[in-house]
Amino acid sequence: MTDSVASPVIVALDYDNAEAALAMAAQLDPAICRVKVGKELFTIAGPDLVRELVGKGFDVFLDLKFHDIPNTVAAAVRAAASLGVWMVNVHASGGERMMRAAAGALAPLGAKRPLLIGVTVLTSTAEDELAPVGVIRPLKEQVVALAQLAKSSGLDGVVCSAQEAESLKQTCGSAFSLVTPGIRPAGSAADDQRRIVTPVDALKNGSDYLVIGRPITGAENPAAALQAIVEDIRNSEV
Ligand SMILES: O=C(O)c1cc(=O)[nH]c(=O)n1[C@@H]1O[C@H](COP(=O)(O)O)[C@@H](O)[C@H]1O
Repeated sequence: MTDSVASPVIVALDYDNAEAALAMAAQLDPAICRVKVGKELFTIAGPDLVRELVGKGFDVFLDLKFHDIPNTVAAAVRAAASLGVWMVNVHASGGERMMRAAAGALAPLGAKRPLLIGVTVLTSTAEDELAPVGVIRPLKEQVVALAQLAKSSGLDGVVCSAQEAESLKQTCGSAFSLVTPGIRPAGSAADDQRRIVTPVDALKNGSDYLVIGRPITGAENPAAALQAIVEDIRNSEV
């Protein structure tokens, strides 16, 4: 984790219009959290909104999970980088050539390049959902295999569940970033997530960044919900 933001929390701005996303961002402090723009918000609000959030001082994770032919993904991550985002992701299941092409497209940017992260197995996926899509390995093995492939293809880290973070830190090393959605404070609804972990347990397991959407954005007081999570983390001294 870099020191520029005083917590590992990335707030998912999952909204269907720019105004709602900006209203939420106005309640958040870029000194204590980062923000994520995903498919819904980007589709409706586009690059202007991303630039606006960057302009407000936020580290922005552009979560478009690119998965296409190598040439297209390389061009897409280059376009993402031109928006000034801090992190961008691709699906690791797109394979080695695709991931190498993406890493190669960002390399000329040097230290200014965004972190390039590979999605392993979505946190909404349960073990019994893999076989129907042709994956016959146990889920945990699939996550490790895709993480190792992402690492050897030149990526900076992966998206995984914090349930897999401990074994990934062992196999991929401490410098390989683990970005973990499916974070749920104790007592929160799981919603469509299947592999959930509390914020403090996720950090104990080795997560570097915690992606949190509805438990913060759906709270009556989102700033207070964020603050409570940040305090919990501080008090646990992980
Ligand atoms: O890449 C992601 O951010 C992502 C990967 C994954 O495996 N699971 C996952 O939930 N996400 C995203 O993380 C966010 C989680 O939101 P909440 O479930 O509301 O906390 C959503 O914006 C998802 O699109």
